[in-house]
Amino acid sequence: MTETPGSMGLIVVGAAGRMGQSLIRTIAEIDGVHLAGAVERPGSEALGRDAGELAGLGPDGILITDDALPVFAQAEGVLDFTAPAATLEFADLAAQARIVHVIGTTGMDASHEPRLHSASRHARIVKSGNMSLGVNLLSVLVRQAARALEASNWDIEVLEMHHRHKVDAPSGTALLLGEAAAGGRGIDLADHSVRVRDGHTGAREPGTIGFATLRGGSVVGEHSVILAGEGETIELSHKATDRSIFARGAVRAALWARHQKPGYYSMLDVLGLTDY
Ligand SMILES: NC(=O)C1=CN([C@@H]2O[C@H](COP(=O)(O)OP(=O)(O)OC[C@H]3O[C@@H](n4cnc5c(N)ncnc54)[C@H](OP(=O)(O)O)[C@@H]3O)[C@@H](O)[C@H]2O)C=CC1
Ligand SMILES: O=C(O)C1=N[C@H](C(=O)O)C[C@H](O)C1
Repeated sequence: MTETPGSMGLIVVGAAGRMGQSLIRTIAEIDGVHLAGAVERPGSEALGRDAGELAGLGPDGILITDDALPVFAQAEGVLDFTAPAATLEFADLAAQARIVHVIGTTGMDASHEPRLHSASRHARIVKSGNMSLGVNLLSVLVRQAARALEASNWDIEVLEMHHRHKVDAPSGTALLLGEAAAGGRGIDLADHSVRVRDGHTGAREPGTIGFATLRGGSVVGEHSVILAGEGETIELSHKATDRSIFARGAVRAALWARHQKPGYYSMLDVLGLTDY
């Protein structure tokens, strides 16, 4: 969409990446937003190229730069699907510019949280391991199922598969679903998760939440939460077949956060799913 009065100017960081290009295409399709900047890491071959052209659209006059600060100063929001170290730096810049920071980057851990919380005193951060409507609704269902089924009789396992290029495991979505299951049971995921099994592991410890990771081909993202009882199993699953579901969610989050106070929000806040 071209810039119209009141339209929200969005920056895409990691503009040459798989999600970066999907975001640029999605911004062009949605009313009320326009691409205000495109950022890549220093040394990237994409620097100086036209962002629209790189994403398979016509030229849009937005040249990809590694100089983020002046771009942040002239936009209302940044969509960030990059890497943990980069996201921490972008959080500082978004706080300085007092804009919306939508964080889709996964592979972040508890040690990164204080810096994000501190940035959220000035920025409006929306962070989620999965920006799709489907996965966030699934997380609500997982929480309810985990609450309803006793831990002593029902084991919970989270299975995920992604494309061969993915660098972090378990996926951000798998961890989000694990958190939902742990929340339903009223336990802390960090104290109950089993993220790897290899060799003579011994029998399954009751009450744990297991994770299994598959990687291969071009799979966009598939997740199942398996609740296994005596003589029956329940599977709650989601399959992503197109990255635009994440990009549309990210734009929706930015438009929502535009009207919020500085703070640290999740996609459940954006989608109105916190009360289920
Ligand atoms: N929350 C969600 O809904 C979703 C989250 N993701 C997550 O988003 C992230 C990106 O995924 P994907 O697009 O597949 O990965 P890609 O590797 O294709 O894209 C990441 C891009 O970020 C760039 N980048 C790295 N560091 C910087 C920096 N300092 N400044 C600017 N750009 C930088 C990379 O450049 P270079 O390659 O040159 O290093 C690359 O172009 C992952 O963490 C993934 O798990 C993905 C889909 C959905
Ligand atoms: O790296 C990806 O591709 C994806 N990452 C996110 C994750 O880690 O869960 C979301 C989606 O599954 C695709």
